[in-house]
Amino acid sequence: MRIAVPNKGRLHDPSIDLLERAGLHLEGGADRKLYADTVDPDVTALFARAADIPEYVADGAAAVGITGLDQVRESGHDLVDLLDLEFGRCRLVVAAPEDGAISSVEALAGGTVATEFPRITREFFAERGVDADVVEVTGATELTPHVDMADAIVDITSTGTTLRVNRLAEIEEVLSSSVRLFARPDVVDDEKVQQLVTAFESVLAAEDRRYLMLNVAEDRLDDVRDVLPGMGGPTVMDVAGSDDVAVHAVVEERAVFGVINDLKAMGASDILVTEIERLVE
Ligand SMILES: Nc1ncnc2c1ncn2[C@@H]1O[C@H](COP(=O)(O)OP(=O)(O)OP(=O)(O)O)[C@@H](O)[C@H]1O
Ligand SMILES: O=P(O)(O)OC[C@H]1O[C@H](OP(=O)(O)OP(=O)(O)O)[C@H](O)[C@@H]1O
Ligand SMILES: [Mg+2]
Repeated sequence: MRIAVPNKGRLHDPSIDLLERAGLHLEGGADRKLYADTVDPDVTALFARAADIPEYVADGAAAVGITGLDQVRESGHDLVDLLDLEFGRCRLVVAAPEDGAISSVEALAGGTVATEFPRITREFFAERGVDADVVEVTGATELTPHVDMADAIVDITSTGTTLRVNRLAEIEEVLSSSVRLFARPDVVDDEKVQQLVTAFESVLAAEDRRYLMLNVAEDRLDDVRDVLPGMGGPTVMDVAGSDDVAVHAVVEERAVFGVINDLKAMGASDILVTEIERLVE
């Protein structure tokens, strides 16, 4: 199975990182290559531009791909969104000059909109019944309203800095995007594809959990269980030559601070918190 992965730009490093953490180590690294074998003889990574990845998958060059939902939508291909990989979060928005006449989508009727996403933009305006002219650019979209090329833009925003610096105000959101694992409909049920989904899910599940270990007097075990609901309850083991028991549990990361305070109050000792690499539920 071939998996298409962004070859450069902001999505490259996190994509490689995810593959590695999922156990799909790339043989010989990913630098400046067109493809790389992985430790799994049945999985090869193929490197392409984020915007081209939906095309590679649709054409059959790869079975699955990693890229932004915005790119998948813009491609127009019928691809299945298998998993939200939870990075590359951004929004596609309609924006116009802060002090200009345009403050609604409807006000763009008869106007011009510049964008790197012509398909999504045309569909958006058609759905709203607003007849606007869509002009395709390949970068520096934020400049176009200031040089009379367009009345508004449809572009990516995340922190909002670029819009602000270019004195543009958001009018409406068109699409909320993040990076996804997606596939051609005909391969969705393939065993290898499902194994990949499980592997990625295990990395994502581990990210916001911690593994907690502690010793506590056996007669406080019920109290400890109350603060450690965990997954199917904690694992409890005898500690040789002691009245204490050792307790291991998986805890939500955001609960760790409070849980440790509760455990200390119950006389728990040797509390150890570690990261989890993968968690297959
Ligand atoms: N500011 C941002 N914050 C979060 N995600 C973003 C941002 N800009 C773009 N993205 C996501 O990253 C994807 C790739 O962005 P883009 O095509 O601009 O590539 P790049 O990483 O900037 O590299 P290059 O433009 O040099 O090819 C976008 O389709 C979008 O999903
Ligand atoms: O809301 P912000 O945090 O400012 O992010 C938005 C900017 O990020 C992207 O550009 P990028 O940095 O990828 O540069 P590029 O235009 O060269 O691709 C996007 O095209 C916006 O311009
Ligand atoms: Mg970019």
